[in-house]
Amino acid sequence: MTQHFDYLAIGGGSGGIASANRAAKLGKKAAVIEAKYIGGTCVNVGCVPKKAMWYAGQISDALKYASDYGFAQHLTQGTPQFDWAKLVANREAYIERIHAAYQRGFDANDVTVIDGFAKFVDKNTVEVNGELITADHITIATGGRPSFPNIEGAEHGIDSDGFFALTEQPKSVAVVGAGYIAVELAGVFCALGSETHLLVRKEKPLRGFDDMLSDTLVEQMAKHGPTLHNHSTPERIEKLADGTLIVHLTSGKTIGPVETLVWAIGREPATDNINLAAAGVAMNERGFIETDKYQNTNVDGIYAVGDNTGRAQLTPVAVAAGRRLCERLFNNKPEEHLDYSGIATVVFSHPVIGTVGLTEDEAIAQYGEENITVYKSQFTALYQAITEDHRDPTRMKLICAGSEEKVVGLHSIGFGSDELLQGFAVAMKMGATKADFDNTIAIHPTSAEEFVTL
Ligand SMILES: Cc1cc2nc3c(=O)[nH]c(=O)nc-3n(C[C@H](O)[C@H](O)[C@H](O)COP(=O)(O)OP(=O)(O)OC[C@H]3O[C@@H](n4cnc5c(N)ncnc54)[C@H](O)[C@@H]3O)c2cc1C
Ligand SMILES: NC(=O)c1ccc[n+]([C@@H]2O[C@H](COP(=O)([O-])OP(=O)(O)OC[C@H]3O[C@@H](n4cnc5c(N)ncnc54)[C@H](O)[C@@H]3O)[C@@H](O)[C@H]2O)c1
Repeated sequence: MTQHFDYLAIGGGSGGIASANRAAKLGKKAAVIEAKYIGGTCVNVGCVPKKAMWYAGQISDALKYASDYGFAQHLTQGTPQFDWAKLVANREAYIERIHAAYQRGFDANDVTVIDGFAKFVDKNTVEVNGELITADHITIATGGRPSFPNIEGAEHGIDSDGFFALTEQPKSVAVVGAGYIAVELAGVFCALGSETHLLVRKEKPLRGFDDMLSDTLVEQMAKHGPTLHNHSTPERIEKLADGTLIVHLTSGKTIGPVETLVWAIGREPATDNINLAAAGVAMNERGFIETDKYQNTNVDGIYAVGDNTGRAQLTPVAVAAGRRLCERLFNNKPEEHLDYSGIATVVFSHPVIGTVGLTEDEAIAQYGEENITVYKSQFTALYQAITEDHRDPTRMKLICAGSEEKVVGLHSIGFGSDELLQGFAVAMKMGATKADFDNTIAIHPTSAEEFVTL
């Protein structure tokens, strides 16, 4: 028997879940189809387990500082015994609790969850496990998957999904890539004591971020690790008899042997095997689904949200795009849509980075050098001031445009840069100027106060 819904989300990740729940709350008969695990990338192999691993790295740093804070030596002598498997078990138990919470939400909202892989049959019909499901409105929220390189021996490496499947800590590891995932995973390995190599193709990681951020990260890597290998492109991976790996670079140099190799070279959209042609939905040459500002695809009644649209691949973006879409469709708000500008983001690197708005280069390109003012600060976060790392800088930059000095870029690297960012992002969304920042009394002693005393 064919089941029919008012609203159907293909993919039970950040975008699919949020949109189906919103549709149901607005009185629609809604369903989510999920092929693997509810919660998608973020909950299972992304933000959530990554943040748990990052916190472990933070605790490792804190243990390093413990003796400077007066804690007894036995707590800090040598490397404290770290049990990767225990951390993974606790992390996965937490994820199980999130799955249960999602189920309670679906039950409360009366959202139907269908296990299986959906393929389009026509513009209103998908097929799952041999059954047909029809819907008036279908949102494609299939997300993406890690890219794997096409070089000899690449299969000896793992991707970010494989990172989360590790139940033992490798003693040595090479991470390939220069974006969020490479920097974050290399930082975790390094902070937890693995010999860590980060291989980037160009001169530094996080190109495209403000130079102050990427340059400071490189400076800190030189001091604390991981070992950064720039201009290093893998050509071939060799597996030795003992199972360790040698990375052969195009330059002729080698890196290794290492126990584990992680590919973190980007993600591709999961749009290639869902028979989009049957529905007539168009993709671009990279497989991303193109949508207008309302998340409409080229086919009436079919929408796309989240990573498979290729824009700002972040969980809150997928969630907000999905919810706003349902508000537009089912709550009589014809203009509701997501504004993709000014989205704040944190890179959970060591040290952590918070960034929102334009980089200095972007601001110059957009407003002209003579029309921007850049305020910078460098200081030691109090947290580190009494420790052996008291020379590690926290750096901040505020970029202002025009005579009214509207704040158009805000960047921070160093302890606390993650949690301080959200409030500043609100102020910038409201159009705050440097004078508004200056008129705000500082909270002392914090790192965040630097932004209102520049
Ligand atoms: C290692 C890592 C760390 C990250 N860290 C952060 C972070 O700190 N902060 C942040 O904001 N973002 C982070 N992200 C990005 C974030 O996870 C994604 O932006 C977000 O999950 C996108 O949501 P989505 O709904 O588009 O797709 P997904 O969450 O990927 O969900 C898509 C779902 O669709 C399912 N699916 C696919 N095809 C079908 C089909 N045909 N039928 C049924 N089901 C299907 C998949 O199994 C999957 O569950 C991280 C990503 C990774 C990989
Ligand atoms: N903290 C966060 O919010 C967070 C964390 C992780 C991921 N994400 C999201 O997920 C997206 C994907 O992350 P990502 O790190 O996979 O992608 P990315 O696009 O950020 O970085 C991929 C990097 O790999 C490099 N690269 C590509 N091909 C390569 C090759 N063959 N050899 C060596 N290097 C190669 C690229 O130059 C690029 O620097 C991000 O853009 C981000 O939106 C967010």
